[in-house]
Amino acid sequence: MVTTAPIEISGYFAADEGDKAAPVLNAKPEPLLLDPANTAVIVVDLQNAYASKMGYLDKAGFDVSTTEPVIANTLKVLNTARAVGMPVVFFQNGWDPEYKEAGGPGSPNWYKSNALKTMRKNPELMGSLLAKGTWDYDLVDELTPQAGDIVIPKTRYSGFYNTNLDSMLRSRGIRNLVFTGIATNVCVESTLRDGFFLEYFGVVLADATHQAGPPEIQTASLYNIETFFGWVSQTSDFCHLFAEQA
Ligand SMILES: C/C(=C/NC(N)=O)C(=O)O
Repeated sequence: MVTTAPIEISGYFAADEGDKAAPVLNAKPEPLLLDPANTAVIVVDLQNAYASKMGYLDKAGFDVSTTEPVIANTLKVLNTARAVGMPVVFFQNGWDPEYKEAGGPGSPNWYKSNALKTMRKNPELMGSLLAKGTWDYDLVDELTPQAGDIVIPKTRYSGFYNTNLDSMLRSRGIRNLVFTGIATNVCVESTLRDGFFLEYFGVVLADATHQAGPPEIQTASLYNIETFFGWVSQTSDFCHLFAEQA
């Protein structure tokens, strides 16, 4: 038997369209209740490496010419989130300057990381891509974290792997994760997927993310998320939802 009543599941319920007081985000494949009290914004790897010309992705041959709106839209999302008291988490992806944290030939990361591959092909770049303390590793200037924001370093694609993200979120009662950042199909999707397995409700703001690869990869990743792992929405939907409270 199919029930139409809202299903309440510890901090989240599928929104009842009649409930006008609830902050319900316009999202695909269905609207999502986003209570600021149990929602966090996760900014994935908006570092020069991923978002700037002459950063790692650019040097490795990925197109970064259309990443600017990701930064502008993330800024809007952060202004809204901070105004309503939602925690903001910034991830920074990379390794120590000697790349010990990247793993050597015993790690699949050594073979699959395009940063490590690019540096092996161009030894003069060694120490400059995704190394802590470099411009490449730094967050883009526009997104300097503010007091109260949480900054978490990570060494693999998923923000849940070998980090304190889960305890940071659970100790704050967070159940819903709103994602922005780069790359949709790599670290955003990996983190959202791991969050799904840990019972977090993940929503990606599509126009505040960008893929690594051709444009159809963005479409494919958003399809995957919307269909199997979470929800997809837009920056304006998120910001308008909280405009009155912000
Ligand atoms: C390709 C890539 C993506 N990272 C990310 N932040 O999504 C990488 O780190 O090599």
